[in-house]
Amino acid sequence: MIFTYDKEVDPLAAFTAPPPNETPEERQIRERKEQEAIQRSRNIEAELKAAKISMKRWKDAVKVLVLGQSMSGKSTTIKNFQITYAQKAWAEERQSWKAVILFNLVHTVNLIVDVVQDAVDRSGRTSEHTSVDVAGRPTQHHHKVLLRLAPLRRIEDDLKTHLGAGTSEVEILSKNLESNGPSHEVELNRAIVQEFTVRSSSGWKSILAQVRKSQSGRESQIHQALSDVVVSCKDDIRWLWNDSVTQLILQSRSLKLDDAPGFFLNDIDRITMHDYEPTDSDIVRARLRTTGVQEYHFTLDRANGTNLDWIMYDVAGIRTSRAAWIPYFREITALIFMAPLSSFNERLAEDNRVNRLEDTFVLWKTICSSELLSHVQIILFMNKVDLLRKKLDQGIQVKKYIPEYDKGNDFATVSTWFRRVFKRIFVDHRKPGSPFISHFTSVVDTQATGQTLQAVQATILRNDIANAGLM
Ligand SMILES: Nc1nc2c(ncn2[C@@H]2O[C@H](COP(=O)(O)OP(=O)(O)OP(=O)(O)O)[C@@H](O)[C@H]2O)c(=O)[nH]1
Ligand SMILES: [Mg+2]
Repeated sequence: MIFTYDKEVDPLAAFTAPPPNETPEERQIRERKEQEAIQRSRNIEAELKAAKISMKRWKDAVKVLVLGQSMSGKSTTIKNFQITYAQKAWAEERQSWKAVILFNLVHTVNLIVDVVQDAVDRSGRTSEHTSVDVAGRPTQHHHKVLLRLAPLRRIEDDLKTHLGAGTSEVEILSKNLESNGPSHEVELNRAIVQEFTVRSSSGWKSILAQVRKSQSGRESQIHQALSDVVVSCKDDIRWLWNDSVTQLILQSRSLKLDDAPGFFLNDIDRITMHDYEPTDSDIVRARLRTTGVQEYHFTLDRANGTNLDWIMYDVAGIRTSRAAWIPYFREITALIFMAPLSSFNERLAEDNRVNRLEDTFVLWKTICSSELLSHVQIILFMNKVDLLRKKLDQGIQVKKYIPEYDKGNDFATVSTWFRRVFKRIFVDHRKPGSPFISHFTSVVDTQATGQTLQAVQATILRNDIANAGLM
């Protein structure tokens, strides 16, 4: 067929012309679709424009990477940064943390239920006694309470879904409970208690945004319903937690839940109140694991009335995710390295043959000797000193876990020795003359951490200005 082109007819107009014999209803539908398409295209244009402006603006921002093994306190440090420097965003997110805190709470309860149920199963039967058993065995009352708490399993699952993620390590716990193994399993159990988590590919900011969105409308009713179930179980939860048999069972498995991340059982009355609003302390204690690399933007108000853009990168600390850190090494101004000192008697959840503090020392050496980081300022946070102090007060001996340690077991001696080891590695592997900057921290203490972060911010800026040749 020969295609003839008639100059009088605009081919595009012919192409976009309404179909012949269009009914008024069809026309209405067509026009609505056209409008929607125009709006979509405008939105895309606006987003691209905003992204371009933002890229230009954030190109010169101070960039700080926070590194360390999983559970070292990286995300918690960034939360503190937000408390100190981005109050508005912090306040907006406050309510959304409720879902995470509720999840943490329910997870702990389910863990206790599993452990007590396991003790019941192992002993073959519950004691004949109805509520108190002199031999410390679970009683029929325990059995009833466990049954009444069964709906919390579903609530935990729903909250995980609600928080937009799959779960990890939890199944391993039940496997461990099946075996009757000795001490190494107890250690592993402890690691798992610490490792409960919601995996997220998008970081807590976007999870919270999602939670916020769902706090209106039907989703909000679902969330309220979940919360109502927990409220209805409150008395049984409190009873189970305060019960001496439960405490004995937990002790026999070396499960120290009070110090585990995301522990909220002692706050149950407050948390389940209708008008509960998470406090700063609740939020920094809430546990949500990071996967991938997350970027957090802050604009700091400075005393001279100017603003300063600041980007913090939060990364996943587990071993398998560490390769993802490397691309960030080139573009950062500073690196905060988190070393959780209290982990001296723990093992890695991802490889339970490895002592967590030894893993931190190895990681620290790798960071200090990295060529890619030779231009970067490194700041060490020796974190979780509150937990270190507690463990030493309980008489846990450092030398039992760190063979080279041959000094006293008091906090001052132990912490000074740890600092010396970090410093020695730093001096041996960094450029001569590089300043060793370190802080003892407990980043769940928001007031003290606020002060540390002010000092850190000043140090980073001073170094940045010096590097730019302005000082
Ligand atoms: N007691 C105490 N708890 C802390 C401290 N720092 C962090 N935590 C808690 O430890 C848990 C883990 O902290 P996160 O900040 O989530 O750890 P992370 O390094 O981001 O871990 P990943 O995201 O898995 O890499 C949280 O429940 C925190 O509240 C501390 O100094 N003292
Ligand atoms: Mg994290």
